[in-house]
Amino acid sequence: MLRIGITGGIGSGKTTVCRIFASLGIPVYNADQRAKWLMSNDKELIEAIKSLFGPEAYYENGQLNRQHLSDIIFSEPKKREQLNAIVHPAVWQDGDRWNAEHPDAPYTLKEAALIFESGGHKHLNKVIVITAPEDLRITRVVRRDGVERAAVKARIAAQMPESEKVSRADFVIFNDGHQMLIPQVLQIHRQLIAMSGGEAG
Ligand SMILES: CC(C)(COP(=O)(O)OP(=O)(O)OC[C@H]1O[C@@H](n2cnc3c(N)ncnc32)[C@H](O)[C@@H]1O)[C@@H](O)C(=O)NCCC(=O)NCCS
Ligand SMILES: Nc1ncnc2c1ncn2[C@@H]1O[C@H](COP(=O)(O)OP(=O)(O)OP(=O)(O)O)[C@@H](O)[C@H]1O
Repeated sequence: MLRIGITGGIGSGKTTVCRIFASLGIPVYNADQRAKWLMSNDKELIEAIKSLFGPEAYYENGQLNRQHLSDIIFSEPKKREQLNAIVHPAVWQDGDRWNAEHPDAPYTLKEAALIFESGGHKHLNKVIVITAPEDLRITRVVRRDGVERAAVKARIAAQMPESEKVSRADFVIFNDGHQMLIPQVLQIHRQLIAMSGGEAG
């Protein structure tokens, strides 16, 4: 079974593209979602986060205070690196366990914003990068989440430049609003099925 990563900057369209792969029967692991689940449920991780960010990192009901964490990590690079250093290994371990649950899939997809930044590509056979113009990405996220443009820009500043991701990609999907996504996904799917030794439907 092949392990494929799918990445792209904030608002590039990772989740949208993964829905298409999922509709083809491909198991998809969403690292951003799983990271937040682990940060709210894994006792060791919770303790480590509290000691880094104080008890206010969690609400009284145990929920992660995402706003508090975002305010800090997207303005203090050192704190971000410290958080990444504890969260990313836990997510990769969790992803390995998840992979083992899908032995019959021709390939699995790991959706993560930070594959190259976290070194995760070393555990993957191929990486797909989704790219879209920065202004369009910002507009899409502002519309989706009702946040300020500046908040999206702060996240972009915390990520590897999109051009560098594209240059390191095995496959690139263009999500610029002009090129259609489904044909691009189908073409990559067929190639991955062929690589895995199977046949695309
Ligand atoms: C700060 C948190 C709580 C904010 O939660 P929120 O629901 O607002 O955002 P979400 O997690 O859905 O991320 C949305 C986007 O923000 C960007 N982003 C998130 N974490 C990071 C980071 N550490 N560095 C750069 N960009 C990031 C990504 O583009 C991501 O797709 C959360 O992002 C977090 O815990 N981040 C640190 C852990 C991490 O790196 N997670 C992502 C990959 S495993
Ligand atoms: N081709 C498209 N046409 C129109 N809207 C799109 C297109 N691609 C994505 N969007 C919209 O843009 C927003 C961002 O897309 P999506 O959530 O898939 O990105 P993402 O990369 O997963 O974002 P994040 O990094 O924040 O997790 C969503 O509201 C989505 O519906």
